[in-house]
Amino acid sequence: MNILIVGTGYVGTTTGLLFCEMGHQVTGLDLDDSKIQGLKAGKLHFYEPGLEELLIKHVAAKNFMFTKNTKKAVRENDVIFICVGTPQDADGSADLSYVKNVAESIGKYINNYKVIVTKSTVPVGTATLVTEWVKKKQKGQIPFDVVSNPEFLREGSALQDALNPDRIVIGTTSETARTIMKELYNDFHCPIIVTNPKASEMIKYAANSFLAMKISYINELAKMCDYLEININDVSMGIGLDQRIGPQFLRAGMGYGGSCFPKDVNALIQTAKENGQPLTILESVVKVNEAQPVYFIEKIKQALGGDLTNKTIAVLGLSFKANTDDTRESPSLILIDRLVAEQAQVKAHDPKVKMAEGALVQLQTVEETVTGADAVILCTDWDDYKNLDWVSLKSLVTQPYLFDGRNMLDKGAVEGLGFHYVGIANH
Ligand SMILES: NC(=O)c1ccc[n+]([C@@H]2O[C@H](COP(=O)([O-])OP(=O)(O)OC[C@H]3O[C@@H](n4cnc5c(N)ncnc54)[C@H](O)[C@@H]3O)[C@@H](O)[C@H]2O)c1
Ligand SMILES: O=c1ccn([C@@H]2O[C@H](COP(=O)(O)OP(=O)(O)O[C@H]3O[C@H](CO)[C@@H](O)[C@H](O)[C@H]3O)[C@@H](O)[C@H]2O)c(=O)[nH]1
Repeated sequence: MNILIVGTGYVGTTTGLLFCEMGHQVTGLDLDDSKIQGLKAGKLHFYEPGLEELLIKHVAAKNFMFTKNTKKAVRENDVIFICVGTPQDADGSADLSYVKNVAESIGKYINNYKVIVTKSTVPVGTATLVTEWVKKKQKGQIPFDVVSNPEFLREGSALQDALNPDRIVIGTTSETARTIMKELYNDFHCPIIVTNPKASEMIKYAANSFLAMKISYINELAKMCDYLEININDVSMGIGLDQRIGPQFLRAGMGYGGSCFPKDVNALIQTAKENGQPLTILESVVKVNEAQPVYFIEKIKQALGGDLTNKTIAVLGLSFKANTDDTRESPSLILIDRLVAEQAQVKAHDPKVKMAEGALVQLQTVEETVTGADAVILCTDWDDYKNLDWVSLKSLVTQPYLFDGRNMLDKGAVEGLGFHYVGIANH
Protein backbone atom coordinates (compact mmCIF):
# COMPACT_ATOMS: atom_id res chain seq x y z
CA MET A 1 0.00 0.00 0.00
CA ASN A 2 1.25 3.55 -0.70
CA ILE A 3 1.25 5.54 2.49
CA LEU A 4 1.65 9.29 2.90
CA ILE A 5 2.84 10.69 6.20
CA VAL A 6 2.08 14.39 6.60
CA GLY A 7 4.40 15.99 9.18
CA THR A 8 7.81 14.42 9.75
CA GLY A 9 8.24 15.08 13.48
CA TYR A 10 8.57 12.43 16.20
CA VAL A 11 5.29 10.74 15.36
CA GLY A 12 5.39 11.11 11.57
CA THR A 13 8.93 9.83 11.16
CA THR A 14 8.44 6.91 13.56
CA THR A 15 5.12 5.94 11.95
CA GLY A 16 6.66 6.14 8.49
CA LEU A 17 9.52 3.88 9.52
CA LEU A 18 7.11 1.47 11.14
CA PHE A 19 5.21 1.04 7.89
CA CYS A 20 8.48 0.72 5.95
CA GLU A 21 9.38 -2.15 8.29
CA MET A 22 5.99 -3.71 7.43
CA GLY A 23 6.92 -3.65 3.75
CA HIS A 24 4.97 -0.60 2.58
CA GLN A 25 6.10 2.21 0.33
CA VAL A 26 6.06 5.42 2.37
CA THR A 27 6.34 9.11 1.50
CA GLY A 28 7.03 11.75 4.15
CA LEU A 29 5.67 15.24 3.46
CA ASP A 30 6.69 18.32 5.41
CA LEU A 31 6.56 22.04 4.72
CA ASP A 32 9.94 22.56 6.39
CA ASP A 33 12.55 22.31 3.67
CA SER A 34 15.50 21.83 6.01
CA LYS A 35 13.81 18.80 7.61
CA ILE A 36 13.03 17.30 4.20
CA GLN A 37 16.58 17.81 2.93
CA GLY A 38 17.99 16.26 6.11
CA LEU A 39 15.66 13.26 6.03
CA LYS A 40 16.45 12.62 2.35
CA ALA A 41 20.10 12.41 3.41
CA GLY A 42 19.23 10.02 6.27
CA LYS A 43 19.63 12.69 8.97
CA LEU A 44 17.09 13.10 11.76
CA HIS A 45 16.34 16.61 13.01
CA PHE A 46 15.83 15.37 16.58
CA TYR A 47 17.46 12.81 18.84
CA GLU A 48 15.62 9.51 19.25
CA PRO A 49 17.48 6.26 20.02
CA GLY A 50 17.59 3.79 17.12
CA LEU A 51 15.60 5.90 14.70
CA GLU A 52 18.38 7.32 12.54
CA GLU A 53 19.84 3.86 11.83
CA LEU A 54 16.45 2.69 10.56
CA LEU A 55 15.99 5.88 8.56
CA ILE A 56 19.32 5.36 6.79
CA LYS A 57 18.29 1.78 5.95
CA HIS A 58 14.91 2.71 4.45
CA VAL A 59 16.16 5.81 2.64
CA ALA A 60 18.89 3.69 1.00
CA ALA A 61 16.30 1.03 0.04
CA LYS A 62 14.05 3.81 -1.36
CA ASN A 63 11.14 2.62 0.84
CA PHE A 64 10.93 6.00 2.54
CA MET A 65 10.95 9.03 0.23
CA PHE A 66 10.53 12.64 1.28
CA THR A 67 8.92 15.60 -0.46
CA LYS A 68 7.56 19.11 -0.07
CA ASN A 69 5.20 18.67 -3.01
CA THR A 70 1.74 18.35 -1.42
CA LYS A 71 -0.21 17.94 -4.67
CA LYS A 72 1.91 15.06 -5.97
CA ALA A 73 2.10 13.41 -2.54
CA VAL A 74 -1.70 13.46 -2.08
CA ARG A 75 -2.38 12.17 -5.58
CA GLU A 76 0.10 9.29 -5.46
CA ASN A 77 -0.94 7.78 -2.12
CA ASP A 78 -3.97 5.80 -0.89
CA VAL A 79 -3.70 6.20 2.86
CA ILE A 80 -2.78 9.57 4.35
CA PHE A 81 -1.64 9.84 7.98
CA ILE A 82 -1.94 13.34 9.45
CA CYS A 83 0.92 13.64 11.96
CA VAL A 84 1.24 17.42 12.33
CA GLY A 85 1.41 19.26 15.65
CA THR A 86 -1.64 20.18 17.73
CA PRO A 87 -0.09 22.64 20.19
CA GLN A 88 -1.88 24.36 23.02
CA ASP A 89 -3.94 27.42 22.14
CA ALA A 90 -4.19 30.49 24.40
CA ASP A 91 -7.29 29.13 26.21
CA GLY A 92 -5.76 25.65 26.76
CA SER A 93 -7.60 23.96 23.90
CA ALA A 94 -5.82 22.18 21.03
CA ASP A 95 -4.85 24.40 18.11
CA LEU A 96 -6.15 22.56 15.05
CA SER A 97 -4.85 25.03 12.45
CA TYR A 98 -2.14 22.64 11.16
CA VAL A 99 -4.63 19.79 10.89
CA LYS A 100 -7.10 22.07 9.08
CA ASN A 101 -4.40 23.17 6.69
CA VAL A 102 -3.59 19.55 5.79
CA ALA A 103 -7.28 18.60 5.43
CA GLU A 104 -7.85 21.53 3.07
CA SER A 105 -4.83 20.56 0.96
CA ILE A 106 -6.13 17.00 0.71
CA GLY A 107 -9.53 18.37 -0.37
CA LYS A 108 -7.87 20.51 -3.00
CA TYR A 109 -5.81 17.72 -4.55
CA ILE A 110 -7.84 14.55 -3.93
CA ASN A 111 -8.12 12.51 -7.13
CA ASN A 112 -9.45 9.09 -5.98
CA TYR A 113 -10.67 7.31 -2.81
CA LYS A 114 -8.43 8.00 0.19
CA VAL A 115 -8.36 6.92 3.79
CA ILE A 116 -7.41 10.00 5.81
CA VAL A 117 -6.08 9.04 9.22
CA THR A 118 -5.59 11.47 12.13
CA LYS A 119 -2.62 10.24 14.13
CA SER A 120 -2.12 13.65 15.69
CA THR A 121 -3.74 14.00 19.10
CA VAL A 122 -7.02 15.77 18.34
CA PRO A 123 -10.11 16.59 20.44
CA VAL A 124 -13.39 14.75 20.26
CA GLY A 125 -15.25 15.77 17.12
CA THR A 126 -12.18 16.45 14.97
CA ALA A 127 -12.91 13.58 12.54
CA THR A 128 -16.17 15.37 11.67
CA LEU A 129 -14.32 18.66 11.24
CA VAL A 130 -11.67 17.06 9.00
CA THR A 131 -14.46 15.60 6.85
CA GLU A 132 -16.02 19.07 6.50
CA TRP A 133 -12.68 20.75 5.73
CA VAL A 134 -11.87 18.22 2.99
CA LYS A 135 -15.36 18.47 1.48
CA LYS A 136 -15.31 22.26 1.41
CA LYS A 137 -12.19 22.32 -0.76
CA GLN A 138 -13.20 19.44 -3.02
CA LYS A 139 -14.23 20.30 -6.55
CA GLY A 140 -16.00 16.99 -7.35
CA GLN A 141 -17.53 14.26 -5.22
CA ILE A 142 -14.55 11.98 -4.75
CA PRO A 143 -15.19 9.59 -1.85
CA PHE A 144 -12.94 9.42 1.23
CA ASP A 145 -13.10 8.27 4.83
CA VAL A 146 -11.64 9.92 7.92
CA VAL A 147 -10.29 7.56 10.59
CA SER A 148 -9.01 8.33 14.08
CA ASN A 149 -5.92 6.26 14.95
CA PRO A 150 -4.17 7.86 17.94
CA GLU A 151 -0.51 7.30 18.69
CA PHE A 152 0.73 6.17 22.11
CA LEU A 153 4.52 6.19 21.64
CA ARG A 154 6.81 7.93 24.12
CA GLU A 155 9.80 10.01 23.16
CA GLY A 156 13.02 8.25 24.06
CA SER A 157 11.53 4.84 23.27
CA ALA A 158 9.48 5.81 20.20
CA LEU A 159 10.57 2.95 17.99
CA GLN A 160 10.12 0.20 20.57
CA ASP A 161 6.74 1.62 21.58
CA ALA A 162 5.56 1.83 17.97
CA LEU A 163 6.78 -1.69 17.17
CA ASN A 164 5.28 -3.20 20.33
CA PRO A 165 2.15 -1.23 21.22
CA ASP A 166 -0.10 -2.32 24.09
CA ARG A 167 -3.07 -1.77 21.80
CA ILE A 168 -4.06 -0.18 18.51
CA VAL A 169 -7.14 2.02 18.43
CA ILE A 170 -9.07 2.55 15.21
CA GLY A 171 -12.02 4.93 15.14
CA THR A 172 -14.22 4.63 12.08
CA THR A 173 -17.76 3.82 11.03
CA SER A 174 -16.75 2.92 7.46
CA GLU A 175 -16.48 -0.76 6.55
CA THR A 176 -13.98 0.00 3.74
CA ALA A 177 -11.71 2.09 5.97
CA ARG A 178 -11.86 -0.48 8.76
CA THR A 179 -10.75 -3.25 6.36
CA ILE A 180 -7.85 -1.15 5.06
CA MET A 181 -6.71 -0.12 8.56
CA LYS A 182 -6.89 -3.71 9.86
CA GLU A 183 -4.84 -4.85 6.88
CA LEU A 184 -2.24 -2.17 7.60
CA TYR A 185 -1.88 -3.41 11.19
CA ASN A 186 -2.10 -7.08 10.22
CA ASP A 187 1.36 -7.99 11.55
CA PHE A 188 0.66 -6.74 15.09
CA HIS A 189 -0.32 -9.19 17.81
CA CYS A 190 -1.71 -6.69 20.32
CA PRO A 191 -5.45 -6.08 20.80
CA ILE A 192 -7.01 -3.87 18.13
CA ILE A 193 -9.94 -1.81 19.35
CA VAL A 194 -12.29 -0.68 16.64
CA THR A 195 -14.73 1.97 17.76
CA ASN A 196 -16.25 5.18 16.45
CA PRO A 197 -14.02 8.25 15.87
CA LYS A 198 -15.28 10.16 18.93
CA ALA A 199 -14.47 7.31 21.34
CA SER A 200 -11.09 6.81 19.69
CA GLU A 201 -10.25 10.51 20.07
CA MET A 202 -11.32 10.37 23.73
CA ILE A 203 -9.22 7.26 24.46
CA LYS A 204 -6.02 9.16 23.64
CA TYR A 205 -6.78 12.09 25.99
CA ALA A 206 -8.14 9.79 28.69
CA ALA A 207 -4.93 7.71 28.62
CA ASN A 208 -2.55 10.67 28.82
CA SER A 209 -4.62 12.35 31.52
CA PHE A 210 -4.76 9.18 33.60
CA LEU A 211 -0.96 8.83 33.46
CA ALA A 212 -0.53 12.52 34.35
CA MET A 213 -2.94 11.96 37.24
CA LYS A 214 -0.78 9.11 38.58
CA ILE A 215 2.25 11.42 38.52
CA SER A 216 0.46 14.29 40.26
CA TYR A 217 -0.91 11.86 42.84
CA ILE A 218 2.54 10.58 43.76
CA ASN A 219 4.02 14.08 43.69
CA GLU A 220 1.43 15.47 46.06
CA LEU A 221 1.81 12.45 48.30
CA ALA A 222 5.59 13.06 48.19
CA LYS A 223 5.17 16.49 49.74
CA MET A 224 3.25 14.99 52.63
CA CYS A 225 5.80 12.18 52.95
CA ASP A 226 8.60 14.74 52.98
CA TYR A 227 6.98 16.46 55.94
CA LEU A 228 6.48 13.13 57.71
CA GLU A 229 10.00 11.94 56.73
CA ILE A 230 8.74 8.94 54.80
CA ASN A 231 10.58 7.65 51.73
CA ILE A 232 8.24 8.16 48.77
CA ASN A 233 10.12 5.57 46.70
CA ASP A 234 9.14 2.89 49.22
CA VAL A 235 5.54 4.10 49.07
CA SER A 236 5.57 3.95 45.24
CA MET A 237 6.91 0.41 45.36
CA GLY A 238 4.50 -0.60 48.09
CA ILE A 239 1.43 0.54 46.22
CA GLY A 240 2.74 -0.22 42.70
CA LEU A 241 3.12 -3.92 43.47
CA ASP A 242 -0.64 -4.08 43.83
CA GLN A 243 -1.52 -5.22 40.33
CA ARG A 244 -4.63 -3.07 40.34
CA ILE A 245 -2.40 0.01 40.70
CA GLY A 246 0.75 -1.00 38.78
CA PRO A 247 4.28 0.35 39.29
CA GLN A 248 4.53 2.69 36.30
CA PHE A 249 4.21 6.48 36.38
CA LEU A 250 4.63 6.56 40.14
CA ARG A 251 8.10 8.13 40.18
CA ALA A 252 7.97 11.33 42.20
CA GLY A 253 9.95 14.19 40.70
CA MET A 254 9.75 17.76 39.49
CA GLY A 255 6.41 17.30 37.76
CA TYR A 256 5.52 16.03 34.30
CA GLY A 257 6.64 17.93 31.22
CA GLY A 258 7.05 17.28 27.51
CA SER A 259 5.09 18.04 24.39
CA CYS A 260 2.09 15.89 25.36
CA PHE A 261 0.91 15.66 28.98
CA PRO A 262 0.75 19.39 29.76
CA LYS A 263 -1.12 20.31 26.57
CA ASP A 264 -3.32 17.20 26.43
CA VAL A 265 -4.54 17.45 30.02
CA ASN A 266 -5.39 21.11 29.40
CA ALA A 267 -7.16 20.29 26.13
CA LEU A 268 -9.34 17.66 27.82
CA ILE A 269 -10.19 20.11 30.62
CA GLN A 270 -11.17 22.61 27.92
CA THR A 271 -13.34 20.05 26.08
CA ALA A 272 -15.02 19.25 29.39
CA LYS A 273 -15.72 22.92 30.08
CA GLU A 274 -17.07 23.52 26.58
CA ASN A 275 -19.51 20.68 27.13
CA GLY A 276 -20.57 21.83 30.60
CA GLN A 277 -19.05 18.72 32.24
CA PRO A 278 -16.03 20.01 34.22
CA LEU A 279 -13.27 17.52 35.02
CA THR A 280 -12.31 18.86 38.45
CA ILE A 281 -9.96 15.96 39.09
CA LEU A 282 -7.82 17.02 36.12
CA GLU A 283 -7.90 20.66 37.17
CA SER A 284 -6.24 19.49 40.41
CA VAL A 285 -3.73 17.40 38.45
CA VAL A 286 -2.58 20.58 36.68
CA LYS A 287 -2.43 22.59 39.91
CA VAL A 288 -0.29 19.94 41.62
CA ASN A 289 2.01 19.77 38.61
CA GLU A 290 2.48 23.53 38.53
CA ALA A 291 3.23 23.59 42.25
CA GLN A 292 5.91 20.87 42.08
CA PRO A 293 8.86 22.96 40.76
CA VAL A 294 7.91 25.74 43.20
CA TYR A 295 8.04 23.28 46.09
CA PHE A 296 11.43 21.97 44.94
CA ILE A 297 12.93 25.44 44.56
CA GLU A 298 11.72 26.38 48.04
CA LYS A 299 13.55 23.33 49.39
CA ILE A 300 16.70 24.39 47.55
CA LYS A 301 16.42 27.94 48.85
CA GLN A 302 15.83 26.80 52.39
CA ALA A 303 18.87 24.49 52.32
CA LEU A 304 21.05 27.29 50.93
CA GLY A 305 20.11 29.76 53.65
CA GLY A 306 17.01 31.39 52.13
CA ASP A 307 18.64 33.51 49.41
CA LEU A 308 19.88 32.47 45.97
CA THR A 309 21.28 35.87 44.94
CA ASN A 310 24.61 35.37 43.17
CA LYS A 311 24.74 31.70 44.12
CA THR A 312 26.30 29.62 41.34
CA ILE A 313 23.96 26.75 40.51
CA ALA A 314 24.90 23.83 38.26
CA VAL A 315 21.88 22.29 36.54
CA LEU A 316 22.35 18.80 35.13
CA GLY A 317 19.79 17.98 32.43
CA LEU A 318 17.68 20.21 30.20
CA SER A 319 15.42 17.79 28.31
CA PHE A 320 12.00 16.98 29.81
CA LYS A 321 13.16 13.41 30.41
CA ALA A 322 16.06 11.11 29.51
CA ASN A 323 16.83 9.85 25.99
CA THR A 324 15.40 12.82 24.14
CA ASP A 325 16.64 16.29 23.20
CA ASP A 326 13.12 17.68 23.46
CA THR A 327 12.86 20.58 25.92
CA ARG A 328 9.17 21.39 25.37
CA GLU A 329 7.61 22.11 28.80
CA SER A 330 10.74 20.74 30.45
CA PRO A 331 10.58 21.00 34.28
CA SER A 332 14.29 21.76 34.10
CA LEU A 333 13.71 24.96 32.10
CA ILE A 334 10.87 25.97 34.45
CA LEU A 335 13.29 25.56 37.36
CA ILE A 336 16.04 27.51 35.59
CA ASP A 337 13.65 30.42 34.93
CA ARG A 338 12.88 30.55 38.65
CA LEU A 339 16.55 30.33 39.62
CA VAL A 340 17.33 33.24 37.28
CA ALA A 341 14.42 35.22 38.74
CA GLU A 342 15.98 34.63 42.18
CA GLN A 343 19.23 36.22 40.84
CA ALA A 344 21.18 32.93 40.83
CA GLN A 345 23.99 32.34 38.30
CA VAL A 346 23.01 29.23 36.36
CA LYS A 347 25.39 26.91 34.48
CA ALA A 348 23.80 24.01 32.66
CA HIS A 349 24.69 20.70 31.00
CA ASP A 350 22.81 18.15 28.95
CA PRO A 351 24.17 15.14 27.03
CA LYS A 352 21.99 15.86 23.94
CA VAL A 353 20.26 19.24 24.18
CA LYS A 354 21.97 22.20 22.54
CA MET A 355 20.20 25.40 23.58
CA ALA A 356 20.16 28.42 21.26
CA GLU A 357 23.21 30.66 21.49
CA GLY A 358 22.89 33.08 24.42
CA ALA A 359 19.84 31.37 25.99
CA LEU A 360 21.87 30.27 29.01
CA VAL A 361 25.40 29.32 30.01
CA GLN A 362 25.76 25.76 28.76
CA LEU A 363 28.94 23.76 29.16
CA GLN A 364 30.29 20.68 27.41
CA THR A 365 31.11 18.52 30.41
CA VAL A 366 29.64 17.83 33.83
CA GLU A 367 33.04 18.67 35.36
CA GLU A 368 33.11 22.18 33.83
CA THR A 369 29.49 22.71 34.84
CA VAL A 370 29.88 21.88 38.51
CA THR A 371 33.20 23.68 38.94
CA GLY A 372 32.71 26.51 41.46
CA ALA A 373 29.05 25.64 42.07
CA ASP A 374 27.31 26.39 45.36
CA ALA A 375 24.80 23.68 44.50
CA VAL A 376 24.26 20.97 41.90
CA ILE A 377 20.69 20.18 40.80
CA LEU A 378 19.89 16.94 38.97
CA CYS A 379 16.96 17.75 36.72
CA THR A 380 16.84 15.02 34.05
CA ASP A 381 17.11 11.29 34.67
CA TRP A 382 19.84 10.60 32.08
CA ASP A 383 21.79 7.39 32.75
CA ASP A 384 24.94 9.50 32.29
CA TYR A 385 24.14 11.19 35.60
CA LYS A 386 23.44 8.00 37.56
CA ASN A 387 27.03 6.85 37.66
CA LEU A 388 28.97 10.06 38.01
CA ASP A 389 32.18 10.07 40.04
CA TRP A 390 30.88 12.15 42.94
CA VAL A 391 34.20 11.90 44.79
CA SER A 392 36.04 13.86 42.12
CA LEU A 393 33.06 16.14 41.44
CA LYS A 394 33.02 17.09 45.13
CA SER A 395 36.55 18.42 44.79
CA LEU A 396 35.33 20.82 42.05
CA VAL A 397 32.30 22.38 43.75
CA THR A 398 32.47 25.34 46.15
CA GLN A 399 29.79 23.90 48.45
CA PRO A 400 28.73 20.22 48.44
CA TYR A 401 24.97 20.69 48.06
CA LEU A 402 23.24 18.11 45.86
CA PHE A 403 19.56 18.46 44.94
CA ASP A 404 18.06 15.44 43.22
CA GLY A 405 14.86 16.34 41.35
CA ARG A 406 14.47 12.76 40.11
CA ASN A 407 15.41 10.72 43.18
CA MET A 408 18.02 8.97 41.08
CA LEU A 409 20.91 8.86 43.54
CA ASP A 410 21.51 6.71 46.59
CA LYS A 411 21.05 9.26 49.39
CA GLY A 412 23.16 7.30 51.89
CA ALA A 413 26.03 6.86 49.42
CA VAL A 414 26.35 10.55 48.48
CA GLU A 415 25.87 11.68 52.07
CA GLY A 416 28.67 9.27 52.94
CA LEU A 417 30.89 11.27 50.58
CA GLY A 418 30.08 14.46 52.47
CA PHE A 419 27.30 15.94 50.29
CA HIS A 420 24.23 17.64 51.76
CA TYR A 421 21.58 15.73 49.81
CA VAL A 422 17.97 16.78 49.22
CA GLY A 423 15.65 14.73 47.00
CA ILE A 424 11.88 14.57 46.59
CA ALA A 425 10.90 12.86 49.84
CA ASN A 426 13.87 10.55 49.30
CA HIS A 427 14.43 9.84 53.01
N1 LIG B 1 5.88 13.55 20.36
C1 LIG B 1 5.26 12.49 20.85
O1 LIG B 1 5.86 11.72 21.60
C2 LIG B 1 3.83 12.19 20.49
C3 LIG B 1 3.30 10.93 20.80
C4 LIG B 1 1.96 10.67 20.48
C5 LIG B 1 1.18 11.62 19.86
N2 LIG B 1 1.72 12.83 19.57
C6 LIG B 1 0.90 13.81 18.83
O2 LIG B 1 1.27 13.71 17.45
C7 LIG B 1 1.23 15.01 16.84
C8 LIG B 1 2.60 15.35 16.26
O3 LIG B 1 3.53 15.43 17.31
P1 LIG B 1 5.11 15.55 17.03
O4 LIG B 1 5.76 15.61 18.37
O5 LIG B 1 5.53 14.52 16.05
O6 LIG B 1 5.14 16.99 16.35
P2 LIG B 1 6.37 17.78 15.71
O7 LIG B 1 6.16 19.19 16.05
O8 LIG B 1 7.66 17.11 16.08
O9 LIG B 1 6.18 17.55 14.14
C9 LIG B 1 5.14 18.07 13.39
C10 LIG B 1 5.63 18.29 11.97
O10 LIG B 1 4.53 18.69 11.13
C11 LIG B 1 5.03 19.60 10.15
N3 LIG B 1 3.89 20.30 9.53
C12 LIG B 1 3.10 21.27 10.06
N4 LIG B 1 2.15 21.63 9.17
C13 LIG B 1 2.33 20.88 8.07
C14 LIG B 1 1.66 20.77 6.83
N5 LIG B 1 0.58 21.52 6.54
N6 LIG B 1 2.11 19.89 5.92
C15 LIG B 1 3.19 19.13 6.18
N7 LIG B 1 3.86 19.17 7.35
C16 LIG B 1 3.43 20.03 8.28
C17 LIG B 1 6.02 20.46 10.93
O11 LIG B 1 6.92 21.11 10.08
C18 LIG B 1 6.69 19.39 11.83
O12 LIG B 1 7.84 18.85 11.21
C19 LIG B 1 0.72 15.96 17.91
O13 LIG B 1 -0.68 16.04 17.82
C20 LIG B 1 1.11 15.26 19.22
O14 LIG B 1 0.28 15.62 20.29
C21 LIG B 1 3.03 13.15 19.85
O1 LIG C 1 6.72 8.11 36.93
C1 LIG C 1 6.87 9.07 36.18
C2 LIG C 1 6.77 8.96 34.77
C3 LIG C 1 6.96 10.09 33.99
N1 LIG C 1 7.24 11.27 34.57
C4 LIG C 1 7.40 12.48 33.72
O2 LIG C 1 6.25 12.60 32.87
C5 LIG C 1 6.60 13.24 31.65
C6 LIG C 1 6.14 12.43 30.45
O3 LIG C 1 6.86 11.22 30.39
P1 LIG C 1 6.55 10.08 29.32
O4 LIG C 1 5.13 9.72 29.38
O5 LIG C 1 7.52 8.99 29.52
O6 LIG C 1 6.93 10.83 27.96
P2 LIG C 1 6.16 11.30 26.65
O7 LIG C 1 7.10 11.07 25.53
O8 LIG C 1 5.65 12.68 26.89
O9 LIG C 1 4.94 10.28 26.43
C7 LIG C 1 3.59 10.55 26.84
O10 LIG C 1 2.94 11.37 25.90
C8 LIG C 1 2.88 10.81 24.57
C9 LIG C 1 2.26 11.86 23.66
O11 LIG C 1 0.88 11.88 23.72
C10 LIG C 1 2.07 9.52 24.63
O12 LIG C 1 1.99 8.95 23.32
C11 LIG C 1 2.75 8.55 25.59
O13 LIG C 1 1.97 7.35 25.68
C12 LIG C 1 2.86 9.21 26.95
O14 LIG C 1 3.54 8.36 27.86
C13 LIG C 1 8.12 13.43 31.71
O15 LIG C 1 8.43 14.75 32.13
C14 LIG C 1 8.58 12.43 32.76
O16 LIG C 1 9.78 12.78 33.39
C15 LIG C 1 7.34 11.40 35.95
O17 LIG C 1 7.59 12.49 36.48
N2 LIG C 1 7.15 10.28 36.72
